Amino acid sequence: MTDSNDLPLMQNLPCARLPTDEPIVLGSGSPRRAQLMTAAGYPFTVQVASDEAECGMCSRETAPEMVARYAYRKAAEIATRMTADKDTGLIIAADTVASCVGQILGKPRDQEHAESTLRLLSGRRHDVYTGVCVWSVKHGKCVVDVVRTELMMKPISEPMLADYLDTMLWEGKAGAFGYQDGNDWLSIIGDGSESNVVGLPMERLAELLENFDSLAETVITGSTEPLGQSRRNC
Ligand SMILES: Cc1cn([C@H]2C[C@H](O)[C@@H](COP(=O)(O)OP(=O)(O)OP(=O)(O)O)O2)c(=O)[nH]c1=O
Repeated sequence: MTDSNDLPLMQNLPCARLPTDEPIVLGSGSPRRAQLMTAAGYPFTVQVASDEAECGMCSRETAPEMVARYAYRKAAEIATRMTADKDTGLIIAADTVASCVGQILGKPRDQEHAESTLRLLSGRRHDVYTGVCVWSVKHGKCVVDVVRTELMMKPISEPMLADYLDTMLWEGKAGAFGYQDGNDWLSIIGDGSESNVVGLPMERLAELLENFDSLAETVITGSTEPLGQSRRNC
């Protein structure tokens, strides 16, 4: 098993015309998102939001609502930092979770949590949601969107589970499993986006960048929630 960027899913990714003259700032510490951005051909620098951006429980929040909110909060934190530094940039932030039988599955806390997550996913259809936020610091505007990909996980045998847990490839991955890890456990149902599963829906990102002027809304200073009219096309 590998965790490399030499996979088919890193090929032929769209690279959109940018809506502003600001440099792209990838607001994420995810190596997968950086690999996808590089593979598509975007020039960018990286700034990482603090762990506090991924907190604040909302009762009865759905998976798509949660990833939209977290993507917005990550971008907002970086925008605040850049504004204080009198810096400008077109921030791209994202958040990914899996969702299975009503449970939202984020990054596993430890090996035990990874094991229980994988036992839940074993043999089941489930969804991966990624929220993406594009935020122009210069124009004080942003757009948030969510993409859903439906997947099927093969039944995982005890030896397969033990071997995979030993690889530690589950670390830092929503749902405790990497679609890109080089085995055939997961298959996408229908024509869902592979890049969405790995952390950044490159096709939708290109659409958001191309149509930023018409989609983006003025940012409400100090708000920690995505804007009401933001697109949420799951
Ligand atoms: C479902 C799935 C997720 N992932 C990864 C993508 C994300 O890095 C991670 C989900 O965690 P996130 O909290 O979305 O992102 P992150 O903590 O890695 O980075 P940041 O908060 O700085 O943006 O899971 C895979 O690599 N493969 C997969 O198949």
